[in-house]
Amino acid sequence: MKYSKYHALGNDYLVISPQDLAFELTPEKIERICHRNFGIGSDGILFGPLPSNNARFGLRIFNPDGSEAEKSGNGLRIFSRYLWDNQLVQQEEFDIDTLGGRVKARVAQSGKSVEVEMGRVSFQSEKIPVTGHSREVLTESITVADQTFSFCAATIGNPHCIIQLPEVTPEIAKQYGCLLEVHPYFPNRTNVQFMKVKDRQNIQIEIWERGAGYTLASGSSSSAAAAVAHKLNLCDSHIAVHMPGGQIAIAISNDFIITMTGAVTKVVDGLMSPEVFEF
Ligand SMILES: N[C@@H](CCC[C@H](N)C(=O)O)C(=O)O
Repeated sequence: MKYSKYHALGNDYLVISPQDLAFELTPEKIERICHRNFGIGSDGILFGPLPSNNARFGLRIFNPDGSEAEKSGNGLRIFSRYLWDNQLVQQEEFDIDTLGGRVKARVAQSGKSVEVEMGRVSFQSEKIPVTGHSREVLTESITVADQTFSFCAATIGNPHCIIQLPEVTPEIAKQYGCLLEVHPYFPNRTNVQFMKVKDRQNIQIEIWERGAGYTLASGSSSSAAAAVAHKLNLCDSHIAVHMPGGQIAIAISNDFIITMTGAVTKVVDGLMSPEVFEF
C-alpha cells in the first residue's frame, strides 16, 4: 500500500489514496496502520481524494482508534499540500468536502504554508453536541476524578471542550483529557483543550484529541480555543495559538468564521508491507 506521510507542527497524518488501497479500511486496520510500534505510526489517516457533489475533492478523516472524525484542521492543510505536491490541483485555491462541512483551502510557498477557511464556530449545545437543554455552552462546570473545571464547548464540525487555566502542561492534558473525552456530557465524545490566555493576541494550548490522545498540535483545537477566547472577550480577532509543536495563526470574523494559517512539512512517500496485518 502506497502512502505519503506529512506533519503539521508535529501533528502527523498518512495520506492514502483510494486508488492505492486494495482492501477495506476497517477500524482494526486503521488502528494497526497508525500504531507507532506495530504500524507506520500517525495521529490519523486522510483518505482521499474521493468524489464529492459539494466540492472539487472529498476527504474522509480517521483517528488512530479507528473512529471517523468530521473535520481536522491540520488534516485539511496536509491534504491540501498532498493535492498540490501530486499536481492534482494547479490553482492555489480549491475546496474540499468533509463530514463536518466544506472548506476552502489556499496553498502558498509551494505548499509549505496552507490557509484553510474552516467554517463557522458554534457554541450551541445541540450542534456540538452537549447534553441538556438548548443553550450556548459557555463557562459551565464539569467534574472528572477529583477535579471540577469551568469549561466552554464549541464545534467547528467536530466537538471541542475548552478549559481555561492560569498555567497549562502536557501532564494536565494527559491526566484529565482522557476522562473529559468520554464524559457523559459529550455523547459523541470530545476533543479537549487546556488554554492559557497570554495576552489579547496570544493563547497557549495543551491538547487531548478524541480518538488520538495527546498530540503536539491541532488545527480544529486551535480554532475552537481561539473562538472561545474571543467570545469571552479575552482576546482580539487575530490570535496566535502556541502549541508544543509550534504556532498557528487564527483569524475570526464577526460571525465566527475561522481562517487558519500554518506550516505543513512532508516527511516521506512509502510502501507499507501487507505483513503489518498478520496479527
Ligand atoms: N488533529 C486534528 C483533529 C483530528 C480529529 C479529532 N481527533 C476528532 O476526532 O475530532 C486537527 O488538526 O484539527
